[in-house]
Amino acid sequence: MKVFVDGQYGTTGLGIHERLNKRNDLDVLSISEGNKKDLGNRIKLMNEADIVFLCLPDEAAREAVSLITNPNTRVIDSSTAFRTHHDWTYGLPELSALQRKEIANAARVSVPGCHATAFVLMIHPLVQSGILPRHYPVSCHSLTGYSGGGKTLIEQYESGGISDPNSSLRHPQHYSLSLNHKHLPEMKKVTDLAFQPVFLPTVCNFYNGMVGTVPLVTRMLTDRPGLREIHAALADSYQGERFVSVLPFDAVRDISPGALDPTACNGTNGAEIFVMGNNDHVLLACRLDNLGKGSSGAAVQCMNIMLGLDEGAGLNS
Ligand SMILES: NC(=O)C1=CN([C@@H]2O[C@H](COP(=O)(O)OP(=O)(O)OC[C@H]3O[C@@H](n4cnc5c(N)ncnc54)[C@H](OP(=O)(O)O)[C@@H]3O)[C@@H](O)[C@H]2O)C=CC1
Ligand SMILES: CC(=O)N[C@@H](CCC(=O)OP(=O)(O)O)C(=O)O
Repeated sequence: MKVFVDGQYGTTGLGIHERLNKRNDLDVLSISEGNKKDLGNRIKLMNEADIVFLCLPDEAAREAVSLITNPNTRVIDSSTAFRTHHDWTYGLPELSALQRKEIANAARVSVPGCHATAFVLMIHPLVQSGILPRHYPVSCHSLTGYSGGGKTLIEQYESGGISDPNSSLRHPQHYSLSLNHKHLPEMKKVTDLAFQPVFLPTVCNFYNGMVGTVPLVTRMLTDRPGLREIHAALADSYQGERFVSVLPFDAVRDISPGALDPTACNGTNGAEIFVMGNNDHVLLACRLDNLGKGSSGAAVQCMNIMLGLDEGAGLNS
């Protein structure tokens, strides 16, 4: 199988390359750094490949798709360009058995955004089970490492930002304060919520890792479930999943400060869900590596499914 990563020198592309290069079941096509934007070279490699990963800004991803004329080339896009497009399959296999099957057969797969992955993993099972009414006004907060902003943000942080004692980048920074983050359309569509959530991300002075949190008021949920019922709905939904786990009920009853360290899943393709709080107020949390299950790892997992290979090949759980 021939595989090509368009954008292989960027943050997500490098992460995919690193995972693919460890394997001997794939023929990984490569472009030199000097030629990375050369249209002729890219068109040739994209149309030669069985699988093309696009790790580009949205506009460049749209252009790249238009340059693929080989009907047998299948595409996995990491950008925001196609995540709610009806011709594309959302690359989150843990949504359902049907979703996994659709990914297996798809010619075009869009990898979820990192914040959206955490949000959807927490909310989708609760809407599906009826516990969370579709009209509930959901809010979400997310802490992320600065690599989520790609090369540009990494450069800002590492060219003095973090080491400069006067720089505000040494401290957590809320962003998307217009409450219009680009992941909102997929967050609403994939969960089937009636309204977009209120979503507030915060970027911090560590490289990678993230944790999203959603508070819920149980008296506003269907049949006023207790903490244990909410936990059970999530745990049932991900039973048997290799990369998504729900921490055991007893393990989160006495959660200690620091237990939600956003970097604890780094280097893995795993996402961990926590159900905390009490029977009145529940706090859901989902932790993952924005460069793992939040982008490069998720993209490789989708490729494995599309090629009928072991879903975890090249990935750490
Ligand atoms: N970083 C993350 O955690 C996540 C990123 N994503 C998404 O993945 C995509 C890639 O992001 P990321 O890796 O962070 O971005 P980077 O900025 O780190 O990398 C993008 C790469 O694409 C190259 N590039 C830009 N335009 C073109 C073009 N027209 N043709 C060929 N190459 C091009 C860039 O080169 P140059 O720098 O020279 O312009 C760079 O090497 C984005 O759409 C992003 O939103 C998704 C989930 C998480
Ligand atoms: C820190 C930071 O800026 N993070 C990015 C999210 C990265 C991601 O999920 O990628 P997509 O851009 O492909 O959606 C952001 O919030 O826009």
